[in-house]
Amino acid sequence: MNVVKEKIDPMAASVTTTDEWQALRKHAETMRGVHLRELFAADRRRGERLTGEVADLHVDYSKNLVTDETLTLLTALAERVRLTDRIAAMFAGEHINTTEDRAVLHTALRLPRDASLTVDGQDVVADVHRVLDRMTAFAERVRSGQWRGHTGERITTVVNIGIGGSDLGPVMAYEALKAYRDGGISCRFVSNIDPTDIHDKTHDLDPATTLFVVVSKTFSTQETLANANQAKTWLLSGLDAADDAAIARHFVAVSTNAQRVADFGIDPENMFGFWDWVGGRYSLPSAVGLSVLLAIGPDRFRELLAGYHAVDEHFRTTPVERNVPALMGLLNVWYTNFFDAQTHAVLPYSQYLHRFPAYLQQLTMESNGKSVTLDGTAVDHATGEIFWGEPGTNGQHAFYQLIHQGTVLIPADFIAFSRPNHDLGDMHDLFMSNFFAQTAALAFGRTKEQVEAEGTKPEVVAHRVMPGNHPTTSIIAPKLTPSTLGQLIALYEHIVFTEGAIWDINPFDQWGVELGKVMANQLAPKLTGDAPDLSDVDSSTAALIRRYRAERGRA
Ligand SMILES: O=P(O)(O)OC[C@H]1O[C@](O)(CO)[C@@H](O)[C@@H]1O
Repeated sequence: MNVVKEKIDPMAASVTTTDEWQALRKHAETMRGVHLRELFAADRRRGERLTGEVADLHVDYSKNLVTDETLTLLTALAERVRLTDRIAAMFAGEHINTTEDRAVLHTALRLPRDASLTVDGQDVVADVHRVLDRMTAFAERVRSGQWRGHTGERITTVVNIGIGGSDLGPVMAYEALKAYRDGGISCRFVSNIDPTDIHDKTHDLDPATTLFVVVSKTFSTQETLANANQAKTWLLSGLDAADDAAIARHFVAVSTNAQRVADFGIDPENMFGFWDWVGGRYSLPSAVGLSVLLAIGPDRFRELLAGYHAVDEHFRTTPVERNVPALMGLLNVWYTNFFDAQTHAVLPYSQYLHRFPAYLQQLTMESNGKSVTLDGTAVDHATGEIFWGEPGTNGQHAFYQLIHQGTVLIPADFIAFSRPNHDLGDMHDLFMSNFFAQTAALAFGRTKEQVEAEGTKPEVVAHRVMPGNHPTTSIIAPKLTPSTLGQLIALYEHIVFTEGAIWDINPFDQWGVELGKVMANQLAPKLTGDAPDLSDVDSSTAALIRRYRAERGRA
């Protein structure tokens, strides 16, 4: 028997056939008629009781459609799928990414130097810290001005070229930690193969003071290689240089593939490595975070890693009934599988977190957008929700109407910080009053009687009734810092893990993105060549290509 498989995939039949799932189904029927108003009226301490603490994060679950019984039943489901064993298998470096036969060890990226972990015969902690030390030394040289460009000028702008996990993590963290930037380095991020992206991000830069960080786990991604080639042309023509020495001063790479980096023309000396056990969407705490480290400095970057680690330890060691990421993951399962919720909103009350929902979209949807279980059987239950969101208060003036009065159930996470990064009079208090008001309005709404008592015209009463009973989870941290950012990211990583464990799917592969990449490569020559053969292309796509070619003046 395969021990790893047995440990992480103990389900003989679908999870939906277990007594625990059936008990939840039955319980959900009784919960459908219950309103949050009643739950709060019946338990005056609910708002203090149904809460959790993880590192610096205070998490309030009380405005969810749950009772103590719900949480007990969800915890029993987690035990049935042996969530704790699956967590242990991940942290130990077992090959839980079964379809790629790989360990899943992003948690090792934030282990302290004195920890120990040997995986597949390799001292992982030593490897991680060797790369971190190289990143630190490099960043210190760039930030101090010791590292100069080809013409002897100081680097002032870093352009990160990458896509997916090689972009979303760095750009999200750079934006989130803007208040911690020092050392005179600003960053830009190029991801899209749409040429407007690299044009827009470079046209006003001076090549002499620009450093490109090309980030690609595989170093074979079409978008990243096209952008990096374009950057090379831009740099060499801007510097009026033609030699590799100019490339060596203005290009560094982050990758797991040294050979491809060398083939591209970047000196492997200027490459920062990571490992196949780090998934792209989990890679920010690896060398993929280099541009963030350049902007905020090594000490702040290590604070980010320590924040992640604090939540990792909580997830690894805390029993499910007090394990915050596990409980949040179970709540998501509750809504997805027993209330048919299809989406989940993440609403940060922090302008600096404006890219956090986009980051979470890859983390959650590339991980749990799966429809077969670990053994390849089609699932008979819903999996990954659509994650989406925008910072408050902007979202309030756009889509909150639908959450308040629409017909679909949208569980939402509200994230806020007690202390602002910039204290400007009473603005933060005004801002936070919206955070507190929205979750209360969503939970309790406004009854017909209340609306009538306000003297509302009878014909408008129905329009102004607020049904309430919309579930939210509030997450409050003292302040947005590198550490609390790391904590938040790890929290969501482990929520994703928990959901994947219940659904018995593999959150660590992403085969679904491959077909489109292959087809783009097949179609590319048909856009440019002379009179291409379109007979092997479906009629819709062929007609669209003909139209495109005509508009580009091609026969
Ligand atoms: O870092 P790479 O290898 O360029 O890949 C970029 C992204 O592409 C994907 O493979 C999906 O297309 C992501 O999982 C990954 O983060």
